Amino acid sequence: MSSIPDHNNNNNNNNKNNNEILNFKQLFKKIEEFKQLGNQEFSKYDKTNDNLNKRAVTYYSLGIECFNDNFEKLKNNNNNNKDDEIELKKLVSIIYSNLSLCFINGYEIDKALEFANKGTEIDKDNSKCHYRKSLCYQYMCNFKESFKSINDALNSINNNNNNGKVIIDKSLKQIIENERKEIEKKLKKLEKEEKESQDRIKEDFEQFQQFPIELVWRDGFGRCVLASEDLPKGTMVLRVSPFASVLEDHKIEKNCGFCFKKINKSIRINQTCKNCKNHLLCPQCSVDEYSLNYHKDECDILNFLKQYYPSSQTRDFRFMFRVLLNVIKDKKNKSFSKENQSKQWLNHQNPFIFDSYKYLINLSRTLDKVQPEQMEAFKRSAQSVIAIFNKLRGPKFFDECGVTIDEIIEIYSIVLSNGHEMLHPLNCHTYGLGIFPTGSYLNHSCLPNAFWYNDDQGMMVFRTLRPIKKGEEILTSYTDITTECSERRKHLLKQYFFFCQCQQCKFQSKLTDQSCLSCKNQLSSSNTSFKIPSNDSIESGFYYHCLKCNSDNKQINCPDDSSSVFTSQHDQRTFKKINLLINIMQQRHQSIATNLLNTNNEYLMKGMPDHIVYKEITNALEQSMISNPSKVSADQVFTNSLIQYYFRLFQTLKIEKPNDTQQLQSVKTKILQLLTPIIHLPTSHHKSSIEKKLKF
Ligand SMILES: C[S@@+](CC[C@H](N)C(=O)[O-])C[C@H]1O[C@@H](n2cnc3c(N)ncnc32)[C@H](O)[C@@H]1O
Repeated sequence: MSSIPDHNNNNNNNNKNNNEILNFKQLFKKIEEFKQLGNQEFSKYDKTNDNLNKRAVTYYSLGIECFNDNFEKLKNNNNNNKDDEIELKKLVSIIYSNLSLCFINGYEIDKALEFANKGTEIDKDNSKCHYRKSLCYQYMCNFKESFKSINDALNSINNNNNNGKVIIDKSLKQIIENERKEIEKKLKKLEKEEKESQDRIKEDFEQFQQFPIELVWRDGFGRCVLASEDLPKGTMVLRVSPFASVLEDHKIEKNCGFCFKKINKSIRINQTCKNCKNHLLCPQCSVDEYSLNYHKDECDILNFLKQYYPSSQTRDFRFMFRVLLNVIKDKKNKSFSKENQSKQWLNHQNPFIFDSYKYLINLSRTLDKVQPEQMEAFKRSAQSVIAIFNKLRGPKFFDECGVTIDEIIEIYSIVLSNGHEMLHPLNCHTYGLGIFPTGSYLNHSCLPNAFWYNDDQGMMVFRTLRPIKKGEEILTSYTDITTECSERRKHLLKQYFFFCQCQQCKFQSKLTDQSCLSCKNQLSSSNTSFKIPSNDSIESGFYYHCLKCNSDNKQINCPDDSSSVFTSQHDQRTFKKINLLINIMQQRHQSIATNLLNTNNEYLMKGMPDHIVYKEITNALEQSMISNPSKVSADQVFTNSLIQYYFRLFQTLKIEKPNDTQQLQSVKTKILQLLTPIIHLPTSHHKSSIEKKLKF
């Protein structure tokens, strides 16, 4: 057996003068140094910082580069023994695993998966790497692959133990075994969800037939809503009644507690419930049997809340009570059906989908991802809800309803991941909170083709943003689509626990992923120098010099995924130009990290301020759109990217040219012009955040 970590041995004389590495032992030592430096940076990093730990990443990457630069060369030497090679590969695999963890912590799951894959390619028995792969697949909602990887992790632990090679940390084995159980549970849950989704299509055919949509199941995405015919822009594709909904706290004294319409000031006193004094009904709802009974059911609870929580915010409490009251109704006497709903709803000109409890409980939830403290908070809230019910309705009330505390906790987690703010269609103000089970079937895209709002009956209405072809998936946005790809993905992962796999994110994240056309190595700041693009070179492609293979190359690759989006020659050329500029920006930012580490910082456009580069990008995008306006899909990608790059131009201008108010104002005007259709959408909850971003 080899003894590679032989640091005290004769290796310090390893050609100090020319730094040449002569054998695997020396290579191991060099890479181990980078690993240790990376580990030091990793342990120093503030755990609450969710940005990528660039310093650790740089050290680990230097270790990998050192391996790539020397391994093949040394392999041909006869003075290496096989065990040394194995130990070396194990070390490199550990670095890949560490890199993977850095990228998981930085919410860059695609890169994390790429590194974990490389780690298991080089050492198939690296259980941590398999474990990280499993985690990445979970974030990507690919539970089948996640299960495979967790099994690989467990097998490699057992292999290592059987071979007596490594003493595996028992707690790691325990963690992996627990994780395996969780994934198994999730797979069973998904199987059930898939079956129930197919059942619903059959059972609920009549309800769904009212809308031009089709419900299908796709692995990794779950339920997906497709267009069942060609749809013009503006078509109503779905209208869903709330399983439960409540007014915001500040609206209780002004709006109807059932239909949520604003009530004229002069008649508010007459319309207030005399018992709880915590509920208003508009003139129409106060003569509607359904809304009267609805309030009767919760009057004692609202009375209690008014007495015991007079000044606090009660929206979430009131919401949970309404949800539970409907759950109880459904469980107890099955009267919770569409025919028994409000006459105002049933007589409305537009159809709607009604969801019973079984469609609420079947929604996707994030219970497995909830932190222990949050779980404790859920439990406490569930217990107080039960205590209030028991106090007001007798100690046996809950037992008789057949709702368990675990079920309430489950309902909480469903509400947490599927609850929606309710938006006024004209002014976009939030006036309430609701849960609309079928409304939660629509998946997210950062390039959405549909949007939603709440109509005058508090229903959630979905309409198309552009013409949609038959069979195309109908997608809305869960996040601010004006931010850049990594930000959006981070937000979605933190808030909704999935790593966005939409067309726009897949496309944008590939923009900077380039390899050398000659030697196929990844281009990085240390091995590439770019040629500044001149106007001529734009026509004929771009040039860079690869220091690895010492070649001049023309034309940077187009990522595969984008080729379908960019159909014309002109689009392709623009794309290459943008690609190059983005690459340069990335090099610039990477070089900051490299600088910190006192390593070489060589790239050509170093002296050029960021705002000039962003100007180039926006110009390139704009030019392409002007000269080629007919490509609908490309146009959308361009507009979206254009907005983002104008934002970045604005931000860099603010830093680099704060006194140039004229230029700042013109960029701001441009952004607002581009955003006009988005700002005027009923879903533009981001209007105020956009205004904040554009202050100077
Ligand atoms: C509100 S649900 C949408 C409906 C979901 N398909 C279902 O069957 O419940 C959100 C979940 O859908 C999936 N999803 C939606 N949009 C996605 C996207 N852009 N990328 C990846 N997964 C997505 C994720 O699993 C996410 O947790």
